[in-house]
Amino acid sequence: MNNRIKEGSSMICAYGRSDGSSSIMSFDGSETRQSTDDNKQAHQSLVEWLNETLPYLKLPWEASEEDLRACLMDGTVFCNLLNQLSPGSLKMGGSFELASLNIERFLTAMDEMALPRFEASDLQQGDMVPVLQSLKALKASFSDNGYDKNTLCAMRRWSWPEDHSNLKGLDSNFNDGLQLKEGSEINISHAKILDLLKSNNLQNTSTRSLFDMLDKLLDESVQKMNVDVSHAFASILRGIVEVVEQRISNQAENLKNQNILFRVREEKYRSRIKVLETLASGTTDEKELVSEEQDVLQLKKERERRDADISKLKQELELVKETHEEQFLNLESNAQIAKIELEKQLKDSELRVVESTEKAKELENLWETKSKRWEKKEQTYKSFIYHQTEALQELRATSMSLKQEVLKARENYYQDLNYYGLKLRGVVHAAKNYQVVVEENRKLYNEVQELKGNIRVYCRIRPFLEGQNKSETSIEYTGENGELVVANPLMQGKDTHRFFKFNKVFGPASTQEEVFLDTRPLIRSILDGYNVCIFAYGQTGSGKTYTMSGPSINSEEDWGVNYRALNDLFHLTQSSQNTVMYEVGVQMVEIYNEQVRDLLSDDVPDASMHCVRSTEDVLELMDIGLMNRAVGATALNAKSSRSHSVLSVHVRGVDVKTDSILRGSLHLVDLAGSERVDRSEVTGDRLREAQHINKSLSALGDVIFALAHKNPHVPYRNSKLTQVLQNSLGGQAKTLMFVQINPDEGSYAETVSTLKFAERVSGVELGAARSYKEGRDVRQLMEQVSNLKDMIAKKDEDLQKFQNVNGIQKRGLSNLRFESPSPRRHSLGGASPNASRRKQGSGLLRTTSDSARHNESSSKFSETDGSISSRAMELSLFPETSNPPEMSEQSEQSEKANAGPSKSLKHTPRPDQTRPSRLSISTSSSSKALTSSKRPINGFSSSVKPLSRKR
Ligand SMILES: Nc1ncnc2c1ncn2[C@@H]1O[C@H](COP(=O)(O)OP(=O)(O)OP(=O)(O)O)[C@@H](O)[C@H]1O
Repeated sequence: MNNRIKEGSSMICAYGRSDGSSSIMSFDGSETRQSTDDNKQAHQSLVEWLNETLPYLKLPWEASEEDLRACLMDGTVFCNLLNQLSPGSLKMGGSFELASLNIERFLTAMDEMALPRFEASDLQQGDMVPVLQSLKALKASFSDNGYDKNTLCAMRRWSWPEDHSNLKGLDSNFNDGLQLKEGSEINISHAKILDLLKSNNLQNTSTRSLFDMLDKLLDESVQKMNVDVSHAFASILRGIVEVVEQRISNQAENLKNQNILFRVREEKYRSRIKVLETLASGTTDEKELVSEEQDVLQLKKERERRDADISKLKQELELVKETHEEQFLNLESNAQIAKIELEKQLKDSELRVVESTEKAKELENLWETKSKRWEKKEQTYKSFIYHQTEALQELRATSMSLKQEVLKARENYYQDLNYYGLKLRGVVHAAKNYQVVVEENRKLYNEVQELKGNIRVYCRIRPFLEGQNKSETSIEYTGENGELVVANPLMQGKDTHRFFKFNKVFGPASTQEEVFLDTRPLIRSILDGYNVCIFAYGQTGSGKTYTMSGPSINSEEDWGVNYRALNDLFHLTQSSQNTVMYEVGVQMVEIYNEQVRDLLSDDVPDASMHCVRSTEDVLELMDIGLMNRAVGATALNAKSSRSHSVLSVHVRGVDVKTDSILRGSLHLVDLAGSERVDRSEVTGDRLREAQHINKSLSALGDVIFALAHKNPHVPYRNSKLTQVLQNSLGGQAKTLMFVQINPDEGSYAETVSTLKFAERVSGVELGAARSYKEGRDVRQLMEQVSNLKDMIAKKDEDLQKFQNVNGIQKRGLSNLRFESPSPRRHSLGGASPNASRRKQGSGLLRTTSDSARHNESSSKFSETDGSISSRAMELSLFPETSNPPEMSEQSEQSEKANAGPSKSLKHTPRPDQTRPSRLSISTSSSSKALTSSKRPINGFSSSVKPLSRKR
């Protein structure tokens, strides 16, 4: 038996390595390791194995033996290890089970598996080698043989150590027996035991396992009673007994060693105790005693001090205690108060709680009722929405159908549009024709009007002035074709509305420019040789002067008809200079209290004619004339002009080629206010002015009435005004009247009477207007006639002188009468009280002798032509002109007709009237006219004066 365990070795245990190699270690610590590296490796592989089997351990790779001890100390790791390797092999108790119990269980299991065990004391404080040895064996048994865990579990009680090299000595006879008895049932056990012996692991098998095996073998041997087997049993038994004996001896030895160790340790401890006892009972020095006494004294002092401190502290403590007690009492009382308050608050809060609960209940009820209401509402809304959605769907359907209808309609519409477009073209074409026809109609109407010679009447409505109430208007309607409806807002009924129709009605917003545009054609006809008369009629303050002159000369925009007309004339004459040479002369007179006065100069007895060559000349002249105009204040208009002003423009044109002459004249008349006397609230001079104005205006009305009825007699001589306008009203002139209207309701009566007058005027037919053009032959004849007239006049004068010389004695008294001028003969610039007053105020003052001279010349003017002074003025400018035949006839007729009421204007010949006078040229003094006519055409008469202001 080579590998048998040596006798005498204290205790031999195999430190099993994973690779199957082993190291022998004696129990007393002497090592016979094959190599330290191998041990380290074995140790590390064990640690690895532990970590692999129980990963929760997480042992460090280089865990020391002490680390392992700490880990394994409580025995749970052992139990877990076994359970992991062989599940269910150990029944674990609670987690707080005793460590010794766990270790005991593990050791029992190791015994059962016949694996080497260790002692619990080794694990606690002894050598860790046996412990590690056991774990190595466990590792080797579960990993190296490749056993299934379950199999191992099942076999663990009967598994033999594989390595039986130590028991090799036992197997010689045993092998023989075994070989002989192969195939018998008992051979299995024998083979196992043999394997165990061969694997030399009998040493590692636990003693109990060995005895169990022995029992079994004996039982089997008794049952079989085989002689051949008995030898093998004997050898096995011998081996087992040897092992057991060895173990027992080992344990006895071990016990001996332990006893020795204990004894050695006991001795050691005893010696130490002695040393300590001697140290404890050692002698003391005297010096030490003294110092100790001093120390005691110091300690006593300190104690006294501390006692004093303690008493002080006690006192302080007492004080603190007292104060604390006081504070405690205060706090207690405060606490009481607070408690009471808190109780109160508690009660309040309880009450509040009660209230709030009540409120909460109320709110709950309210909420319930509200929620019910909301639910109801929700229901209604839902039903509403349902209906709405239904309606919406219906609407969608209808909208779809509508869309289709619209598309259809659009198609139809486009078709219709094309159709109507075609039709419309035809209509447009027709409309164009219609416009042309209308235009033609208008032209024809105008032509008819012109042929008839109707007086044109334009009505102009003044805008409301500042401070006037615009709502109180009497103007009801103005039409574009000259219709006008006025109404009395203060009265109601049918008759309150009155309808009028004129050639044109200009509303309050009409501008000066617009008014003139409709007047311009008339003015242009002057250059064709027509006589034109434009006069403004209306009550005071209705805008007559505004229309005729304008509010101011400075702004061209404000210019009235006067300035615009003259401006236009100048432009026209200048543009046609190459064909016709024009001369323009201007006169300006006023008729004030039935007296005619020159407004442009005071040193000439007649109405002076002023040659003008530009608009500037005219402006200057008119400025002078306006300043000289009599202006009197009345209750109606602070600057009311109380006279009629007449601006006369005479144009003579000579055709450069034919030498034919044409003459035209324009009379622009700004009449005085047409209101009734009582309304002007005037007396004295002003009353007289008003009476004269009314008289002259009614004379104008009479003339118009006579003309309208085509009476044989027209009473031109009833007033200076009608005399002045005679040619314009009845001499085939073109006449335009501006009827000025005041829109306020207070002037309704005046407005109606003004409009009635205008209506009558518009019905007057003057006959077709005639142009005054004279050919060369006519002019020669006219000159001959003029010469003859001059000769007759001379003879008349001689005759007159002769008669005067003869009858001078007979009519001595009547001479006196001639010396005092009759009012009629001073009609032009007569020395009326007003005239002298104006002279004083405006620089037009004349001395008494001047006045007399002027009266004389004025009377001469009246004597020469009582019918119309304007014609006389015209002739004074262009003396070669003779009256047209109709006019002379008419004048004669008028003179005859005026024998009755207008006698006051009739000329009474005076002895000194034989003196030639310019004014006499127009009628009776034809000889003078003939003489004058010999003068060059471009020269004005002596009455043409330079411009001068009457200042
Ligand atoms: N179309 C108009 N636009 C603005 N203001 C106007 C118009 N017509 C007249 N007026 C103003 O009305 C007032 C009276 O006008 P205007 O003096 O012209 O009246 P009249 O009829 O000439 O008066 P009278 O008879 O007293 O001379 C003036 O202050 C004038 O500026």
